[in-house]
Amino acid sequence: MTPGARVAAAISVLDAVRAGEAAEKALTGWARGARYAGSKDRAAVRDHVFDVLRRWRSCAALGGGDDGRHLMIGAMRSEGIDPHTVFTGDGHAPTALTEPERAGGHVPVGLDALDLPDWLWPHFETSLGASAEGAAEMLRHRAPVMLRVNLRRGTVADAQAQLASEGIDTTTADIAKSALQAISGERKIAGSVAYAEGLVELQDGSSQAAMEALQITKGARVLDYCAGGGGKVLALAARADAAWYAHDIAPQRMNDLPARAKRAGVEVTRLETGAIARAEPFDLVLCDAPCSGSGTWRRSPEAKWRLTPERLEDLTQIQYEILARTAPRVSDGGCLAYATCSVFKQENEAVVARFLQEHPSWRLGQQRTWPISGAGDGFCLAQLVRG
Ligand SMILES: C[S@@+](CC[C@H](N)C(=O)[O-])C[C@H]1O[C@@H](n2cnc3c(N)ncnc32)[C@H](O)[C@@H]1O
Repeated sequence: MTPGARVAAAISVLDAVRAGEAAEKALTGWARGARYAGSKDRAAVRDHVFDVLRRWRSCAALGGGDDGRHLMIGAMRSEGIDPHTVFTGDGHAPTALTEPERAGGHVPVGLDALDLPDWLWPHFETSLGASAEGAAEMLRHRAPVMLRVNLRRGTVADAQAQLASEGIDTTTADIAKSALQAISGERKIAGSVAYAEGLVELQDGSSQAAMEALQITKGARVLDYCAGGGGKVLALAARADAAWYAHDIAPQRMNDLPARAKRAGVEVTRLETGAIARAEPFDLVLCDAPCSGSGTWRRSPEAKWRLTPERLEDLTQIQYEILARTAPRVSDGGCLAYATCSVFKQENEAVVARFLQEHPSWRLGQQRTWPISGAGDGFCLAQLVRG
């Protein structure tokens, strides 16, 4: 596909997203109808769409409108490309710019420039103070591709050498002992031997750092209560020999966990909700709770625009209930770890404060937050203990 044809495809996908379709679904729908598109074309169209999703408001301002066509005009301008060179009407490229389109658009200011919905700015300011603008700016750009080295399978140096032999260059990242940042060959990772043999996993740096911050004693019983795909329990299991359990309210989310655990050389027992009582107590219960994901909106930018005040409020209630429900599963002297990938105090400190207020036999051990950075997403970890 020509650059213009890729932009035309991105325009159609963005129009579908604007009409309410999920971006992934819209991309899949486009790809199904575009058998001529190769993997590089699909990746390029996806990049266009996700770049705009991160910078919807500023692209709309620069392009002079917020339909797919104007958004892509704005996206071109934001990258210093004259849209006139791509919107040619040749072949499958979008039709040439009209005179109003040539003259339209303006430099974004305020929340257009920060690419945030109006209602969210107070949450950024209250939660992040002087760092709020910097965090919003980080969310406008692509996330780093971070790998976790499975130290059961080899050293960080072993992993770097293996990856390099497969055309994937990496650099170590201070954020966590096991962290590597891919600097080239990112698209080869999922098909690499290093990945297939469990030497590396894709995992954000802050998540790795947070899991490294949790103490695990040999033989401990550990429950990952909101396990999803199991990334957190696998990070923990790489560090110590313990009895690992995983649970999720939507058990199908854990479908890939057995294969991932096998690759990693660990055993994780999946538990249905009704089976938890028979396996308790646990020395550590990790609640990597559902959240707004505001610390990860570089990766899932659509969520930035789809979140509503009502949903945010609902999430804080769910988060509190998860803590209240899991606290009795923790052994005396054990730890209840509450984690979110949100930067909002409302989902972090406020939920912990409510839990402590309503559960006076518990206290806050440690709490740490990781900012949205060059090596990691925004993340928060609170360790709650009895007494
Ligand atoms: C942030 S994700 C977990 C990500 C996962 N720990 C990982 O590292 O890939 C939150 C998970 O919590 C699950 N969840 C939502 N509500 C829950 C509840 N009430 N009890 C248990 N799990 C819940 C969701 O299905 C989702 O998989």
